[in-house]
Amino acid sequence: MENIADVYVTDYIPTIYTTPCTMRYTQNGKTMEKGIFAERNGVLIIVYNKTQNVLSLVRQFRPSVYLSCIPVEDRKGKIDTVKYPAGLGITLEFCAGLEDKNAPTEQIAREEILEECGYDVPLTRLEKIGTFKNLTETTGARSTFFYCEVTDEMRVTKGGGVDDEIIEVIEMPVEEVLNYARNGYVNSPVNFMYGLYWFLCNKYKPRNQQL
Ligand SMILES: Nc1ncnc2c1ncn2[C@@H]1O[C@H](COP(=O)(O)OP(=O)(O)O[C@H]2O[C@H](CO)[C@@H](O)[C@H](O)[C@H]2O)[C@@H](O)[C@H]1O
Repeated sequence: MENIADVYVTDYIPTIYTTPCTMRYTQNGKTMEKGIFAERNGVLIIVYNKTQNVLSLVRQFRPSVYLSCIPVEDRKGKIDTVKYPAGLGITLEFCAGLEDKNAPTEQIAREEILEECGYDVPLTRLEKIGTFKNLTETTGARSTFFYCEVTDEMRVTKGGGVDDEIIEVIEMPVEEVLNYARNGYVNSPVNFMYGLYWFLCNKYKPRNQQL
């Protein structure tokens, strides 16, 4: 995963995943102009293996996180991957995916758990937490959060994603996740912190009562 090479940043090339545009409007008679980077909606699942007392997390290289670590003056031409190693862009996240098919969010969540974490779970195991907005200024897309408790018996593959995805599954003891999250600098999205604290407040029963 750390083997990143030949990195270049180009002008935006349209994809099916992101749509940049500008919205112009008047509010209280004042003309406004705002840049929007429309994204697809998605799902996020907090996967807790109660047999092992671990959270099933995914580690992956995120280009946008990597780019944010590189000063603008160093973004021209080939990026110096010695000066800016891949680790800067490797995040720890909950299992998540885009709503890329016309199916109920529960079904999409179930498939993401199987593809990324390797657990085959019945739909009845999925507990819907709620639907929230991602970044409100730039994307406005929504994420639907689920909680899913799994056991060792439900594991059918190693996980790690499908097609060209490079994803590492990390099954981390809850106390370790909490220590990671308590660092001042956490290479995880805000939705990770929300999911973790939702889990601690609503589901987790510490075995030694010492969180
Ligand atoms: N901008 C992009 N450009 C090119 N290819 C792209 C792309 N975004 C996704 N893809 C590709 O689409 C495929 C499927 O992605 P996934 O559904 O697994 O979503 P991902 O885990 O990236 O999280 C996604 O969905 C979750 C849940 O909404 C969000 O939290 C997270 O930010 C979001 O990336 C992958 O092969 C991925 O590389």
